Amino acid sequence: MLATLYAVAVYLFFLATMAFAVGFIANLPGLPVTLDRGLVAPLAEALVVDVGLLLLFAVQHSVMARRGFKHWWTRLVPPRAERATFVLASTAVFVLLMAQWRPIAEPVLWSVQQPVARGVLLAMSGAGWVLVVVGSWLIDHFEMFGLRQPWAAWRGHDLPSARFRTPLLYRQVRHPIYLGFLIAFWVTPDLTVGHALFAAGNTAYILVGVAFEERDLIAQFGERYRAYRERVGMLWPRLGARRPDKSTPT
Ligand SMILES: C[S@@+](CC[C@H](N)C(=O)[O-])C[C@H]1O[C@@H](n2cnc3c(N)ncnc32)[C@H](O)[C@@H]1O
Repeated sequence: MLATLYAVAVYLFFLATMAFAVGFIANLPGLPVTLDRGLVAPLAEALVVDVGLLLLFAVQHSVMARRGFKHWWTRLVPPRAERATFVLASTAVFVLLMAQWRPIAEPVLWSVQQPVARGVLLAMSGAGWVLVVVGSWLIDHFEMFGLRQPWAAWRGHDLPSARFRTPLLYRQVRHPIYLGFLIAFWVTPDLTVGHALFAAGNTAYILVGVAFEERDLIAQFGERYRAYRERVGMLWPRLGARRPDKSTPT
C-alpha cells in the first residue's frame, strides 16, 4: 500500500511538472521562468550551465532506464517501486533544469509575427504534446509512470512483465512519443538561440536514447523487434512499407 501511495505522489508531482514544462517551453506569460525568461547570465556562463543541465538529464535518464542498471539497483529499491523512483528522479532533474536554466534570448533565429501563422505553429506544438500523451496510453500509461507495478503487488499479483505492443501509431512509427517531443520542442513561432540549444540537446539525446532503447528491446523481444524495426520507420512513416504479417503483436 505504501508503495502505491508513493507511486501516486510521484505521478502527481510528474503531472504538475509536465504541465509547467509545457508553459516553460512555450514561454507562456505569467510564469516565473521560461526557456527565454528568467535568470540573467553572461553568454559563456549560460552556455556552460545549460549544456551541463541537458547532459545531466540525458545521463540520469539513459543510465536509469537501462536493463543492466535496473537489475543492479532493484537490490536496493523494491522492484514494485523501481519505475516510480525512476519517474521521481527524472522529474526532479527536469525541475532543476527549469529552475536553473539560463535563457539566451538573443539573437532570435526566427520570429513569426503574422497572427494566423503564429497560431498554426502553436497548435502544431500542442499537437506534439498530444502525441506524447496518446503514445503513453497506447503503450501502457500506468506502467510507464510506475503505478501499475505497486498496485499489482498490493493485490498480491506478480509484477506485470514488459509486453511488446504495436497499436495504431506504433504501426506507423516506432517512437511516436519521441516524435511528439521533437515537434513540441522545435515547432515554435519564436526560436531563440537558447530555445534552439534546448531543442538540439534533446534531439541529440533522443537519437542516442533510441539506440540504447532499441538495443534493450531487441534483448527483450528478439526477432519480433528486429522484424518490426525492418518494417516500420523510426520517427517517420516509411512510404511503401510492407504490411505487417499475422504474427505482429498488438
Ligand atoms: C518513454 S517510453 C517511449 C516509447 C517509444 N520509444 C516512443 O517514443 O513512443 C520508453 C519505454 O517504452 C518501451 N517501449 C518502446 N517501444 C515499445 C513497444 N513497441 N512495445 C512495448 N514497449 C515499448 C521501452 O522499453 C521503454 O521502457
